[in-house]
Amino acid sequence: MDIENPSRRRLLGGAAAFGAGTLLPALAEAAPPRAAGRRHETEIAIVGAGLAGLAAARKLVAAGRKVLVVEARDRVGGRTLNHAVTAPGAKPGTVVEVGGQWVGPTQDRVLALIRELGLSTFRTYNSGKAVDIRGGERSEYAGRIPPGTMVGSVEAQVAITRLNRMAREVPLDRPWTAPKAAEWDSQTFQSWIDRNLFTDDSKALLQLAVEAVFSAHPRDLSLLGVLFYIHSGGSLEMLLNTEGGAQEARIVGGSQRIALAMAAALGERVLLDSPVMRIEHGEQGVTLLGDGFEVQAQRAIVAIPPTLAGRIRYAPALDGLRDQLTQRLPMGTVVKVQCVYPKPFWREAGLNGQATGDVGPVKLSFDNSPPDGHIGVLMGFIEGSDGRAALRQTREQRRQGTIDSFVRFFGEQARKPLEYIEQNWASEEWTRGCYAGIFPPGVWLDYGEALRAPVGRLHWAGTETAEVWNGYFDGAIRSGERAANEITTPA
Ligand SMILES: Cc1cc2nc3c(=O)[nH]c(=O)nc-3n(C[C@H](O)[C@H](O)[C@H](O)COP(=O)(O)OP(=O)(O)OC[C@H]3O[C@@H](n4cnc5c(N)ncnc54)[C@H](O)[C@@H]3O)c2cc1C
Repeated sequence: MDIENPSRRRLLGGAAAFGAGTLLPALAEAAPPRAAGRRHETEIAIVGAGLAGLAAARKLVAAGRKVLVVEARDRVGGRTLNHAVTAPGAKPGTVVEVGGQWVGPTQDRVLALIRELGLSTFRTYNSGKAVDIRGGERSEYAGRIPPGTMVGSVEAQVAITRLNRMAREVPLDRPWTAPKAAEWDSQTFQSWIDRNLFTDDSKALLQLAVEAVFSAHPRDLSLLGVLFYIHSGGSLEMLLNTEGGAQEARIVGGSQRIALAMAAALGERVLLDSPVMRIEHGEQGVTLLGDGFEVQAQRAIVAIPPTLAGRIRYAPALDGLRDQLTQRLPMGTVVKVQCVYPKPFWREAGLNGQATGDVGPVKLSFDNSPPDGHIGVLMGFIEGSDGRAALRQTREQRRQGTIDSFVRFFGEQARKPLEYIEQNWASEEWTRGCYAGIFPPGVWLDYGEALRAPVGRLHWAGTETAEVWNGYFDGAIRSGERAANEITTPA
C-alpha cells in the first residue's frame, strides 16, 4: 500500500476501474466538481484541463505533488470532444469526435497513455480507392497521391522529398538556430511554392497538403514554421498519410476518453467552470484569480494555447518578448463537419471515404464511421480561407455546402444525411481556432526562445510548445510532462 503517496494510489485506482469496463458509469460518478469553490490552496496550479494540463497533473501526482487543474469550460478535454450520434439506427453510446481524433506511429506518449488508461484503438477505414476532383473532373485512384498530370505528380513528389530534407536541418529545440533560419523565416510557404513549383497540379497539391495539416492557408505560414512542423512529426508523409501516418488509428469510444479518464483519476483535483482571468506571481508563489475564486500555489503551469495565455492578465506584467510572442501565434481556422448515413454506402462502391478536391467548402474528407460500421459517417474539414468564409455563413448554409461537397465526391446517396454535425472551433471562447497555433514569418526567429522559457514560477505547456508532434495530442502530452519535469527536476 502506498501510504506516503495517497495521490498516486487514487490515480492508479481510477485507471484500474476504467480498465474493468465500467467506463461511462465510473466516469460519470467520478466527474470533477462543476462549480469552483472560493479559495483553494495547492502546490502546483495548472491552467487548462486539455491533454497537456491533465498529463502534467498526472505526472505531478505520480511524483507525490499536490495539484489543482483549473478549467474554464464545464468539461475536460479542450480540443478533444466526443459528440453522441443521435441519428436513427445509431447504437446507444455511438460517438464521433468533433475535435482531434487520430493517433499514429511514433506518437509514443499518447499511445502509451492510451494503453495505461485501458483504452484501445482501431484502424481508420482505409480499404478501397480514394476520390479526387480537380478542374471539374472526378477520378478514383489507389495510392497516396491524387493523380494529376504526370509532370505535376513527379514535381510534387520531388518537392515533398526536398521539404523533408530541409526540415531535418531545423533543430526541434531551437528552430531559430537552423543554418537558414533567417532566410526561411522571412518567407511564407506560399512564396516558397510560387518560387519552386511550376505546374498547377503540384501547386494545388502542396497547398491542399498544407491546408490539411495546418488548417491555414500557405500564405499564413512561415516556411521555417512549416519545416519545423514537418521535422516535429517526422516527415510530410507522416503528417499526411492514413496508414503509417498521423491518421492511422482512432480511439474506441472517442478521443475525449483520454482526457475523461485522466480527469476521473484526478477526481477533485480538477475544477470546472473556472476561467482564469488574472495570475499574480512573485517570489512567494502564484495566485490564479477568476470570477469569485482564487487558487494559491507555489508554482503554476499554464497549459493553454499561447494566444489564450496572452488574454490572461499577469501581475507583474510579463516581459515584452513573452507578451509579443503571444500576440503573434494565431490559431488555424477549421470547421469540422460530419454527415451520418444509414450505412457507409461508399464502401460498397469500393471507396474508402477519403476524398480531395479543388473546390470547397469541403476539400478533404474521411470515413468516420464507428468501428463496426453499423452506420456510415462522412467527415470533412472546411479549412483555411474556406474556414474563414464558413464563419460568415449560417449553420444551414454550411450544412448545405457540406452535403453538396459530399455529393460531388460520393454521389447522390450522400444527399440526405440522417444527421449533420459541425464544430466551429474559431467561435469556441476557450479555444479560438484549431488545430493549433500557427507560426507566421518572423516569429520563430525573434520570439522562439520565449515559447517555453519559464517566467519565475510560471511554466508553459500546451501542444504549441512541444518539440515532437507539435500540434497533436502526442505533443500536448509531451508538453505537459515536460512542464511537470521542470518542476520536479529543475535544471
Ligand atoms: C478539428 C480538430 C482536429 C484535430 N485533429 C487531430 C488529430 O486527429 N490528432 C491529433 O493528435 N491532434 C488533432 N488535433 C489537435 C489536438 O486536438 C490538440 O493538439 C490537442 O488536443 C491540444 O491539447 P492542449 O492540452 O495543448 O490544448 P487544449 O486542448 O486547447 O486545452 C486547453 C484547455 O484550457 C482551457 N482554457 C483555455 N483558457 C483558459 C483559462 N483562461 N482558464 C482556464 N482554462 C482555460 C480550455 O478550455 C481547454 O480545456 C485536432 C484539433 C481539432 C480542433
